Amino acid sequence: MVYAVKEAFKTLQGEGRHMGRAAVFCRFAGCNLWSGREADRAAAQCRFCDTDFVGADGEGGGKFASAEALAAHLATLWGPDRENRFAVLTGGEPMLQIDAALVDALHAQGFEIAVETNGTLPATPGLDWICVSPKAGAPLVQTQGDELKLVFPQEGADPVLYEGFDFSHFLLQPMDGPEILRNTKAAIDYCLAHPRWRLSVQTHKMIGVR
Ligand SMILES: C[S@@+](CC[C@H](N)C(=O)[O-])C[C@H]1O[C@@H](n2cnc3c(N)ncnc32)[C@H](O)[C@@H]1O
Ligand SMILES: Nc1nc2[nH]cc(C(=O)O)c2c(=O)[nH]1
Ligand code: SF4
Ligand SMILES: [Mg+2]
Repeated sequence: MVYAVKEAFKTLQGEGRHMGRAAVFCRFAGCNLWSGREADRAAAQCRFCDTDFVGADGEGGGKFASAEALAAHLATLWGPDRENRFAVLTGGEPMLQIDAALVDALHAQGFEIAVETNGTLPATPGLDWICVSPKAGAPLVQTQGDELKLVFPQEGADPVLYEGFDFSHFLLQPMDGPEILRNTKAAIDYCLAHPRWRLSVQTHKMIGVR
């Protein structure tokens, strides 16, 4: 398997229940819900994406010919200390590329492995933390995991639709874009009225880290 990685970097997890934790991010190229081209956005299944995941040309990115090579690259980005190693696999849609060999290779490098997925593909067994972020109109197959982080609001993705699924944490993340202030207010109000849901703020966009 050749892995196509847009970019890879060490930073703090900015979102969700691991917010503030040091992590190496691996952003896989490509997504099944949008081509990544602006010209296609309006017709895509997912239209609010805040991320460039096209190509393998970003900092720390590239094509990796084996799971061991990619895991070694992420270990180099982390540094020599093996304590608390944490890798966040994202994209694009990482479940298009994550396989058992990569899970094993990252574990062999001492990483705890988290994934950020849209939930339309089954998660590879062995991942340590599964964050599913459902997209309105895209059939959800991964209905179990650690956190369900819903971008809010989305027409056709009422939080009530997800409350029956098997997740330990339910989070609302305000949709970034021109309506971010209005969306943040709406998410706050929803969490106040429905305390099963907690607010997830994209802190990396505020504190000057990637
Ligand atoms: C870029 S996605 C990549 C992983 C995967 N494709 C997914 O959608 O979960 C990473 C996270 O950013 C969230 N996200 C994307 N665009 C956003 C936006 N405009 N506002 C808030 N969160 C956004 C996604 O829902 C997901 O939780
Ligand atoms: N700091 C930081 N935290 C993040 N959490 C999820 C991210 C993503 O794009 O998947 C992300 C990201 O790009 N940067
Ligand atoms: S599913 Fe994730 S990566 Fe794909 S377009 Fe939507 S937010 Fe972006
Ligand atoms: Mg992001």
